[in-house]
Amino acid sequence: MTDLRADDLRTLARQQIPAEVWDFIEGGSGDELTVAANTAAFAAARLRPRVMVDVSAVDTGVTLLDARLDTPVGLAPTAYHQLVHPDGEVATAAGAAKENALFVVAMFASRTLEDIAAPAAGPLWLQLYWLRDRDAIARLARRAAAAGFAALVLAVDAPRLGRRLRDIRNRFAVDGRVRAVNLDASLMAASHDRQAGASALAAHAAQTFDASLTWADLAWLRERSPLPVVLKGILTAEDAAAAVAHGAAAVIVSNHGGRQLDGAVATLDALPEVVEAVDGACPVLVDGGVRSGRDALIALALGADAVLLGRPTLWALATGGSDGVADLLRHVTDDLAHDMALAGRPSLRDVDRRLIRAVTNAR
Ligand SMILES: Cc1cc2nc3c(=O)[nH]c(=O)nc-3n(C[C@H](O)[C@H](O)[C@H](O)COP(=O)(O)O)c2cc1C
Ligand SMILES: CCCCC(=O)C(=O)O
Repeated sequence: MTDLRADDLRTLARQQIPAEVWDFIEGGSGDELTVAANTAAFAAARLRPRVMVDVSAVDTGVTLLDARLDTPVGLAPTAYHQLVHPDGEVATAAGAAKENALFVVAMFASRTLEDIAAPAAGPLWLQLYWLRDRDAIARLARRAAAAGFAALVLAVDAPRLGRRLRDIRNRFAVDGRVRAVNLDASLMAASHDRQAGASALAAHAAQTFDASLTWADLAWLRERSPLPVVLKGILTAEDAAAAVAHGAAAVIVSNHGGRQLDGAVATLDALPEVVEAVDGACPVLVDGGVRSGRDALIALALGADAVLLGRPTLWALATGGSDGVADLLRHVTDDLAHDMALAGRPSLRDVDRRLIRAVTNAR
């Protein structure tokens, strides 16, 4: 298992995941232009390795919101892990803990926050959507702090759901045996209802997501929880500067894996302007199309403090449970360390923009 690359996991996972669940995971919105752009941006970057540097010891350790991690590679929030493995997020958390890696748990996790936190030695953050039912958010924010989560991650790119044509064509609804158990069943009912709309998830989001979210609302969340608030879904310098001004503890450069605005900029292409605007005021993370240690190295060179894996997490969980998740994290981290050595960068402090030959924004 250890030597499997993310692409190999994808091939294996595809063989065992039911077709409509596969489409839900794999798909993006619209023409899936942004899904393709995310990986293409990494593939286009070229590196400037240095030589005659002592790389006999390579260190991938990083500190993020006061937590010491062994790797800058973590797991992005993805909903409903029980769709691909009976133990769901409990297995994912155990895998991440084994590698002392960050796991961002989704608001629509299929296991309770308390069960997920139990085996985890690694830090957990909790992702939230801005629901009209503000009490539900406040309750989750309180429970997360009590369960030992270290941060809240507000997804700010989902006033409504992107138009995911695969789900619409499949009339996708979440299997009723898999539930977002951290929220009231009544709030989640439409997600399981094949009559709710062509995509039950889109119908559910239309009912429950609050599209009126603005910067002024952040204070409400910050007052309700002692946890730092991270914003996920930032793609521009303007919003990065606003995030810092409104007290974001970190920002995650993300286009939601190409599942929200189709045609949105590739995350790697958005990263430099966000890093420049944040100017060291808080950590910058990035997700979207990260599949290898090389991808991680490129993002770190362009100023990211950490990278998150979305779809690969589900491939690994589906094919290998908690060991699969740990193997994925170890593999990508080993690959990163290998490339750091060959690039003459023994620690993440040495990984900077000079490592990248040229970044073109037009593609
Ligand atoms: C199946 C699936 C479910 C997702 N669910 C959520 C979610 O519940 N909340 C969220 O903020 N992002 C969600 N995302 C987006 C991921 O957090 C992340 O931004 C994206 O997957 C990264 O791109 P990658 O899949 O290319 O690695 C989901 C993505 C996928 C593929
Ligand atoms: C209601 C959406 C559930 C998670 C998801 O599919 C996503 O955020 O992309």
